[in-house]
Order: sequence, then C-alpha cells, then structure tokens
Amino acid sequence: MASPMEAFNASQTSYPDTVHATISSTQTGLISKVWGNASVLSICMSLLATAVVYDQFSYRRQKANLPGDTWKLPFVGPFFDSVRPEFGKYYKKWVSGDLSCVSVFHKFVVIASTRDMARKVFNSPAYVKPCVVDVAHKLLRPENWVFMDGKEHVEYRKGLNGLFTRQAMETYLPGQQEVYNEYFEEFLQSSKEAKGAPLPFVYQLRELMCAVSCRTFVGHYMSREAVKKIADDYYQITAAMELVNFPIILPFTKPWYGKKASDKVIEAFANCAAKAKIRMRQKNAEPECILDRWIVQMLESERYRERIAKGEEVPQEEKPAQVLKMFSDFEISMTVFTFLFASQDATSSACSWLLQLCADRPEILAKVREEGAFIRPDPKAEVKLEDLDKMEWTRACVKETLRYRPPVIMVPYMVKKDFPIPEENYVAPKGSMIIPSTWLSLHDPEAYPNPDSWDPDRWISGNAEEQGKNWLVFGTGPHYCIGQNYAILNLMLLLHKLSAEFEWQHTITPKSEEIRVFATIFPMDNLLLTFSRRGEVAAAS
Ligand code: HEM
Repeated sequence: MASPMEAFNASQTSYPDTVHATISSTQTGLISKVWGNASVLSICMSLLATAVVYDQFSYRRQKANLPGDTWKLPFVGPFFDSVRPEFGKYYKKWVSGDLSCVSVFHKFVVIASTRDMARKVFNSPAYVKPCVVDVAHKLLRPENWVFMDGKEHVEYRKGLNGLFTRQAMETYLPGQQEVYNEYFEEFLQSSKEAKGAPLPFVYQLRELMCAVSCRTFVGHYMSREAVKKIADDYYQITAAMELVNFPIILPFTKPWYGKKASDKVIEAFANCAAKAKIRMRQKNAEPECILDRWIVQMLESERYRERIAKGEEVPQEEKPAQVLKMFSDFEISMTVFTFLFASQDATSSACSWLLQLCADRPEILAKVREEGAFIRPDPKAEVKLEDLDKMEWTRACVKETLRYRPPVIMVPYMVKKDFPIPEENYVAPKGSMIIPSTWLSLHDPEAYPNPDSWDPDRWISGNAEEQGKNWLVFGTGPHYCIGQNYAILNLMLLLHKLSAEFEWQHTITPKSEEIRVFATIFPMDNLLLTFSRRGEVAAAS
C-alpha cells in the first residue's frame, strides 16, 4: 500500500504546470490566511488574558486586607447577584467584617456594615459624596442638587428646609387626607370584589404612596389619571435602580425604560410648576403643596430683590429667611422629582411592613386605636398636626417598624479622594463606591435589646429614643434625609386614619417575614390583606 506521502507525490506529478502553480499559490495564500487569522486570534486571546489578569490584580490591589472573594468572576463579578438581590447574601456580607468588598464590572465597592463604620462614611463629606446608585445620575440628571457637594449642597439645601417645617406639614395634611380617604375606599372595594379573599397589597400601597407624595409635592396641579400613570411608570424607575448597572444605557434594558419613565415624570412636574407659578401670583392664593410653598418663597425673594434694586432700605425682619433665585420650571421639576425619587420606594416599603406588623399584633393595634379614639373621637373629623403629636403608640409603631425593617438598607456613596480608614488599616481608593449599611446598627442588641422582635413599647417605656447614634434609618451627616419628619408624620397619619375607620386582616404565610429586596425591602409574599370597614363583617365571613 502506498504511503500517504507517495500518494501525494504521485498526484502532484499528474497535474500540468499551470494547475500546479495555481495550487501552490492557493496553498501559500491559505497558509498565510490561517497564519494571519491565527495571529489575530492569538492577539485577541492575549489581550483578553491580559485584561482578565489586570481585572483580577486591580481587584486584589483595591481589596487589600478586606474580607471578600479571593478572585472575582472575570469582569462581571457578582453582577447577577445585583440583578436578583437576595437579602441573605447582603446579610452575609455585612457580618463578614466591619468593612468588606465586591467588584462588579469596573466598579469596586466597599461595604461599611457596623454602626461606627457606617457613621464614619456618612460623616466624611471631605472624602465621599452620595452617588445613590450608578444609574441615578442618568435618571435624575448629573446637575441635580442631590449630587452637589460641600458648600454648594449646604446652600441649596437651606433653601429647601422651609418646605419641611411644622407649618409646612400642616399645609399638606388636608391634601394627604383626601388621598387616603379615596384610596381606603378603593382598598375596601378590591376586597369586596375578591369576596374577602386576601390580595397581595404591596402594589396598591405603592400606588397609594405615590398618590400621597404627588398630592403633597404638586397638589391639585396634576390629575388623578396622571398620578396613576406616574405610579405605574415609577415601577420602571425602581427596577432600573440596581446597585451596579451595565456602564451604558442599552435600548430595551431596565435603565432604558427607567430613563424614559423619569423623563416623563420630570416633564409632568415641570408643567405643574408652570401652573403653580401662575396661581401663586394671584392675590390671596393659599399654598397647598410643596410647589406652592417653594414658589411663594421665590416670589418673596423676587419682591425683596426689586426693593433693593430700587434703592429701598429693607428692614432685616422683612428680608426672606432664605433669598432664592426664581428657578425655571425644569429646575423646580428636577428637585421635586428628587423628593419623589427619595420617598417613593422608602415609604412604600415602610407602609407595607407597618400594616403587616400591626395586623399581626392585634394587642398593639388595639392601643393605637384606643389612643386615636381618645385624641380624635370623631373619626370623620380632620386630623390636625397637634393630634398626631399626642399619639405616642402610633408614633412608636412607626418608629419600631422603621427600625425593625429599615426601608433603606444601603446608601451608596462615591469616594472622591483616597479615604483612609485607620480603624481597619485600609484606604478606600478614589473612584470606588462605598456603601454604609443601616441594618446592623438598627439590630444592635446593645442599643435595642432583643432586636429581632418588633416591640413598639421600647419607644415608650424602653430607651430606644436615646439610641440616636444607632438610629441610621434616615442616614446622618450633611445628606441626612430632609423628609424624615414628614415621612414619620405621613406614616402616622396613615396608621391612625386606617385603624380608626377600617379593619385589615393579614394572611400570614411562611414567607411573610422573609425579605424581598427591590431597591428597598418588602415582605416576600407581597402582603396578603383583606380590608373591611370597622363594625362591618368582612365580606368573606
Ligand atoms: C420612610 C421613608 C424614608 C426613608 C427611610 C428615607 C431614608 C433616607 C436615607 C437613608 C437617605 C440618605 C441619607 C444620607 O446619605 O445620610 C435619605 C436622603 C434623602 N431623602 Fe429620605 N427617606 C424617606 C423618606 C423621604 C421623603 C418623604 C422625602 C421627601 C419628601 C425624602 C427626601 C430625601 C432627600 C431629598 C434626600 C437626600 C438629601 C441630601 O442629599 O441632602 N426622603 N433618605
């Protein structure tokens, strides 16, 4: 049998010269092509390998001595965990060390878990500034006031303080009660239509909170339908808020839908601002919402400036507390949007847990009802701020819910310059994200004995009120929540009104106490509730 080489030679001699020439030139071309491709391929492979090695070493360099995975999944890191966040995984991270770390895509993230570490981050404005989450810059616009830093931020924020004073809260109460009245009737109707079968209520509570916020922020300048649309669209904004997103917004991804939704909200609020400017210039126009109050301040500032320009000597007591410029409709809208952005998920989370926990502890709810009936005997009468001030059990339930299930478990900050943390012998690198967590400080057994039980009484006969250092529900430092008093009063109003007029039964499932993370935290089973009017028997029974 001829060897393959012989066969090759034999076949070679049987071709005419021209064919031979063609074959040999084709062979050379093929070989150089393969060789060429091989070198492109190998260059690509080498580049990839270099990038993988660089990614790993850069992670290791930034991680230094912190607890965290020894190596990261190339490039993406635990990205898929942030797409489907699990509370248990976050918790594991928090207890892994006072500081720990992960790296997702290009982003190195340091997690500050304990009370003292979290406070250190909140109170180090020289080194850090808030970044909410990566995508927030795109949704809120980079020029938004919440991203301002230092003196500029302090000055801007001073101009907003007047919107959250006691006097201001008083103005918002009637509008909020109108919304509660409407929605409670809807809840009742939903339960009636379901013939008393429990329904998952987290979605309706989200809409309720959105409607209350919109009424507080933009009053009656926005129609009920527009509010409903915002509440629906808002879901897409929340869905876009993953801890770390893909670096650019790709069409049809969650950030893309989130951006579209936020653009619509900003436009709607700007229209409201334009209407408010017209109304508040009219004689005797009474402010009803945040927009109105802010525009009143701008108009007062405008009049003050005009008097000064005319050379008038304006007495000090007639000078506005804060002289504001006349912001454009768009600027006003961007700021009002930050209020919605900051409050929507947090208050939705808080009210879901509040209704669940109160329903599961009827003896506590009875105390809330008892004090409510004593302070405001006529359940149809308007609730006043001084009524709420006197409701200690109602307040205790709200505060204990915020402690037991803090809606905001993490507050992402950006490291502006290398941030030394000598306690941990670590320097958080410039450009990394650093995230104080609120959970451990609010479940610290030294501050709140038996921290995993919901016990409102710790705010009445216990010393929970004295644990200011641990109370990180609303953050601390220069960016602490500007809406904290408003949030607590609003939740008190909800609990007081609902308990005065309605019954709600919670269907407890094995997942009721489990935590679903969706920007903030919700009961895993989405809160199965049935509503009935007090004194009436629930439709099902
Ligand atoms: C239960 C409800 C709420 C919770 C748990 C909550 C929590 C927080 C937290 C943890 C921060 C970050 C603080 C920091 O970085 O130190 C924050 C900031 C903020 N919150 Fe709230 N919040 C709530 C409701 C509200 C409401 C109702 C509003 C507005 C009406 C609001 C407006 C803001 C704003 C504007 C900021 C940023 C402040 C700044 O950067 O100066 N929040 N909130």
